[in-house]
This record gives sequence, C-alpha cells and structure tokens, in this order.
Amino acid sequence: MTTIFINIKELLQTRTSTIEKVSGQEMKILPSIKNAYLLVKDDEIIDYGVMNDTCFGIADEVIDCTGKIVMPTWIDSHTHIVYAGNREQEFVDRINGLTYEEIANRGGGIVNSAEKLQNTSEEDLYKQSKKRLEEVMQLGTGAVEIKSGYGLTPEAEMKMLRVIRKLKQEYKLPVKATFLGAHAVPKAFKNNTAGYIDQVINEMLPAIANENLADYIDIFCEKGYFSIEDTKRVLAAGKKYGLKPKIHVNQFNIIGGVAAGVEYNALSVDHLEVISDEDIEILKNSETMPVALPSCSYFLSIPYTPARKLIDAGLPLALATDFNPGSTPSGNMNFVISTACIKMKMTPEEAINAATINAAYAMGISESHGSITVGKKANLILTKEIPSYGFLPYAFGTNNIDSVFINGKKI
Ligand SMILES: N=CN[C@@H](CCC(=O)O)C(=O)O
Ligand SMILES: [Zn+2]
Repeated sequence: MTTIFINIKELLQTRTSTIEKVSGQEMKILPSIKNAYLLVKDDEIIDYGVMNDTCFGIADEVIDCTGKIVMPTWIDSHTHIVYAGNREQEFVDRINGLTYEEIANRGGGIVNSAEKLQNTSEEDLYKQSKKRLEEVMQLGTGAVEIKSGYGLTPEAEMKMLRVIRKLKQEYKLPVKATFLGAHAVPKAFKNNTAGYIDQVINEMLPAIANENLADYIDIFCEKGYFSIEDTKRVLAAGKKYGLKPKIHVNQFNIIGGVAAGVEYNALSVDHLEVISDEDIEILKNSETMPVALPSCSYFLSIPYTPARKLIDAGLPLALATDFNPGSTPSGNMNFVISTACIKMKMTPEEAINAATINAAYAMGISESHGSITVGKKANLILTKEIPSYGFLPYAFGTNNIDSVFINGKKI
C-alpha cells in the first residue's frame, strides 16, 4: 500500500542522512521543503521532494495537504502515564500554600500514588493508562517512553511493567519501558533506604529481567529520595542486566546526579531545573542527552531548565512531558514546545528539533524515528491550515493538528 501526501505547504525535519541528534548551534536549523510531496510505502517513508508532475498517479492513496504542514510526530521520551487515579487534592493543597516537598513529607506524593496503584487491578490500570495513551497520540505523540515507579513493591512494580508491555503489544507506536523501582522509599522501608535499594536490586531487577519487562533503568536522584551512592548501586545493578540508565536528576537540588549519570553512560539525564557549570562541562564530554520537562516546571511553579545556557554551551537538548499524576498531569507535547519557546526562550526550530530528533535519541530510536528520512517509519503529523510552523508554539492551547499517522496509517 502506497500513500502520497501532495501539495504540502512545508515538509519539516527533512534529513537526507540518518543523524542521531543535533547539538548547540545546529539546533537552530530545521531543514524543510516548501511545496513538497511525501511518499510512504506501508509503514515507511520511501521518497520526498518538491512537488512535480510525477507525483500524480503513483500511489494507491492521495492526501492533499494544501495549506498544511507535515512533520514527524512528537516523541515523548519521559512519561509516567501508567498510574492509578489522580492527585487532585494535592493540587488544591499546593494552591493553599503547601509545597511539593511538604506534601511528600506528610505521606503524599509518590507514595500516595503507590498506595492507589497497589489497590488497583492490572486490568483497571491498563484501562486508565490506555485512555491517556490514546489521548496523547491524537495530540501528535508517535513514540513514548513509560516508567514504572508507582508500585514500590515487587508485585506492584511488575504489575505496572506488565501494563506497559500490554500497551506495547496493543498499540503500533514505539513504547519503551523503564524500571523506576527507586522512585521513592515506600512506607514499609521508612528510615531504611538501603534495605529498599537491596529489594530493588536483589528481588525486583532479576524478576523484571527474567520476563524481559524493561528497556531502561531509572532512579529519582534527589535530596529526600535517593543519594548518589544509591544511584550508583542501582545503575551498576541495572547494567548487569543490560539496562541503560535514563535518570531523574537536578529537579530541586544539585547533588551530583549528572556526573553519576554520565559515569554510567546514561542515555539521558532528565529534569535539570537546576544545573551547575560543572554539570554542563561533564555533559559536554558525554553521549548523554539532557532532557527538559517544562510542563513540570509550569505545574509546580519551579524554575525552568536553563535551555539557553545548555544549547549556547554547545549541548543538545530534548523536550518531554513527564506526564504523571503529581508534578505534570498533562501529556500534551504541543504545550511542551510552546512552553519551551515562551518560558525557556527556545526558538521554534530548537523546540521542534528537541521534541523530534533529539527526543528520538533520548528514547534510543533515532535510527528509525524523529525525522523525515528515507527508510524511517512514517509516523507523521499533518497540521491544520496554519501560516507557518512557528504558529505551532505561538498559538499555545490551540489544537492545530489535523491528523496523526502511525506506521503510515491514520489513527
Ligand atoms: N520527580 C520524580 N518523579 C516525577 C513526579 C512524581 C510524582 O510527583 O508523582 C517527576 O518526574 O516529576
Ligand atoms: Zn519523571
């Protein structure tokens, strides 16, 4: 089955060679073709270029894109979309003056979500999660990483990872599973963080590896959660099972998480709302992708990742949602790119690069996704009629997506 998209106002992120990521000044450049066509065979991009007479009559299906933009789908490399219920009450508590930290110290936060999830059946958890996945796909997300970490017991962590596996099986978009057993210390291990880390390493990890339930390993490296020592123990253990790290660091405090991530060759270090010059130097000498989560900063009213500082230092940057019930109850990548432009002073080109090709790198799929390249999967966004691609971040809150294609098929 062949499909041709014709009269495309502008085809974005066209890359002739398979690049892995773009860094620093390169992020300002978003290659594109105006008045373009794009030819798809089954699930793959097979050709594209400037519109010409040969475009007519060569495909089984023709999609007229007059006035519309075509681009690769958003790639969301950091989410927690498998969770139970919500934390609306904590949202109101914060409005009334409590901080995120104070709520966690009172037994709310991640352990609150864990209690809810432990009392939710696998079937119900799947139903709640698939609804969120379907919603974000309609908003243009064509690949998603999903973390465990709201189980905090061997049984509940496995339940989360099985739900992620089911999502992987039922939906056509790439889904990567990350084991985040060390997300918070559960009540049963109060004042015994080392004991919980032992359980993560000695009980959870082998069982997860045995069922091949995870692609990556994560830990919340932060004051009041897990130390650098805990982080290194977990990452070393994950490595034995072939799990590359993608870790939560520098959300509230700089405690050395970036250096630990780079030391263990992390695919990405995520959050970075606070970051030191030393961290930037360490990242410069690494293959690790920094990932910013602007919706989290928006929702918690915490600093935004200093994107300008990172990009101007020559680093790459990816953007993701962090969709979760506590700090970011939104999986809308369109809002993420708008917020990155508005609050972090990224240009539209930088934000689109960060949410497509660099995001693909942060998920380990840049060989097959993240750009319009011959041989890559046809995961595409077709916009509504808009004046230019800059309109996407500019018109924040407006849904400018006409349709989304996964593996060449409209969803
Ligand atoms: N910071 C750690 N984990 C999640 C939030 C967890 C929660 O509050 O439920 C995050 O990335 O923001
Ligand atoms: Zn997160």
